[in-house]
Amino acid sequence: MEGVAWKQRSPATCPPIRCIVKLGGAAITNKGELESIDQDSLRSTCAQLRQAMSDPAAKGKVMGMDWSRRFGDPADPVVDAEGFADMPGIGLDSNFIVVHGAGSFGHFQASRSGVHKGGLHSTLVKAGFVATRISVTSLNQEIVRALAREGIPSVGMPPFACGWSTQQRNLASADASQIIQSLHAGFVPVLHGDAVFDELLDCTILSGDVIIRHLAQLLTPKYVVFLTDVHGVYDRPPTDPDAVLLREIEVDDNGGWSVVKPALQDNGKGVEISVASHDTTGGMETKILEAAAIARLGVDVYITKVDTEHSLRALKGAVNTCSDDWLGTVIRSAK
Ligand SMILES: Nc1ncnc2c1ncn2[C@@H]1O[C@H](COP(=O)(O)OP(=O)(O)OP(=O)(O)O)[C@@H](O)[C@H]1O
Ligand SMILES: C=C(C)CCOP(=O)(O)O
Repeated sequence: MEGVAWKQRSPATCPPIRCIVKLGGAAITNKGELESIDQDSLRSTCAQLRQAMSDPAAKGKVMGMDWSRRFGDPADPVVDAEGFADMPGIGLDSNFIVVHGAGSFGHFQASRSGVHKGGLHSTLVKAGFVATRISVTSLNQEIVRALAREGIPSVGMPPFACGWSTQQRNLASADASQIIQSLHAGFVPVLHGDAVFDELLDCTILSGDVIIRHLAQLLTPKYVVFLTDVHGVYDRPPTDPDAVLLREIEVDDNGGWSVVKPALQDNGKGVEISVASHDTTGGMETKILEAAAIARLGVDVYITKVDTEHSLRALKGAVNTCSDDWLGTVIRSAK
C-alpha cells in the first residue's frame, strides 16, 4: 500500500525545497487594529501560492480542505469526496514551507507583558506568554484554514509545540524532523513567530524572520520570499516621499551587504529603518539581517509587496534582476 511505502521512507533526508515564504504580519493583518486579519490580502496570497505551486498544465477543480464550520455557516459544509479523485496535485517539485509573522496578533500581548525580555517568575510575563501564544496560534489556525480552502494541504506547526527553544534569543533547539516528515507526506508546513522557552531568559519571542533563516540554512531552498506591505527595502522609511526602493543588494562572504541597484553614494550603508514601538522582534531591520544571512548561503531572497503581480512572480521564482519591471528588493550573494 502506498501509505506503508511512505512510512518506510527515511524522514532524515529532506526532499528538495523549492521555496520558503514568509507571510509578513504587515501583509496579512491590519497592523493598526488588534488581532485583525486582512482577509482580502490573505485570500489573494493563498490563491497566488496555489498558482505558484501548481503544474500549469494541470486540469481539474481545486477542492477545499477546510471542512469545519465557519462562523455564520447555515449548515454543515458539504464534502464532495468524489471530487478529490480528479483534483490536480501540487507540482512534484513544489515543496513549499510557509512561515508567517504575527502582525497585529501577538506583538501587543508580548510588548504589554515583556515576554520578549523573559522572566517567567513574573506572573505578568507568564500571563503574557499564555496570551501571546493564544493570539499567534489563533492566527496560525486561520492561515492554515485559508490555505486549505485553496486546496493547499497545509499543517500548522507552532515552534513552541514542536519543542523549539532559544538561548539569549538565538535558536538553540529547532528539530526539523516533523517538518521533513510532513514534506515527505506531501503537506505544506506552516510555522510562525512564537513565544518560546529560552535557556538564559526563561522565555522570549522567536521571530518568523529568524525561523526562515534557520530553515534556509538547514534545507537550502531554491529561493526565499518575504511578503510584506511595502515593495521592498527602501533607503529610508517608505512613509518618506523621497524614499528610494533598493532593488538589488549584494551580500559578501562576511555577511556585509551593499546596495548595487540603484547606485547610491554611500552604497546604502546609511539605510534608515524605523520599527513600530510595539514590534518586539525588530521589524524590517531583523528582516534585512536574516535575509542577508540567507543570501550568504547562495539562496536568492525576494522582498516585495503582497497581493501584487510582483508577489506572484516572486512566489514562482520568476524574478529577473536584469530587468526593472519587477518591483521589489533582491538580496543575493556577491559570488
Ligand atoms: N527602510 C525601510 N524600508 C522598508 N520598510 C521599512 C523601512 N523602515 C521601516 N519600514 C517599515 O517596515 C515595515 C515592514 O516590516 P515588518 O517587520 O513590519 O514586516 P512584516 O514581516 O510584514 O511583519 P511581521 O514582522 O509582524 O511579520 C513596513 O510596513 C515599513 O513601513
Ligand atoms: C509572538 C510574536 C510577537 C511573533 C513575532 O514574529 P514576527 O512577527 O515574525 O516578528
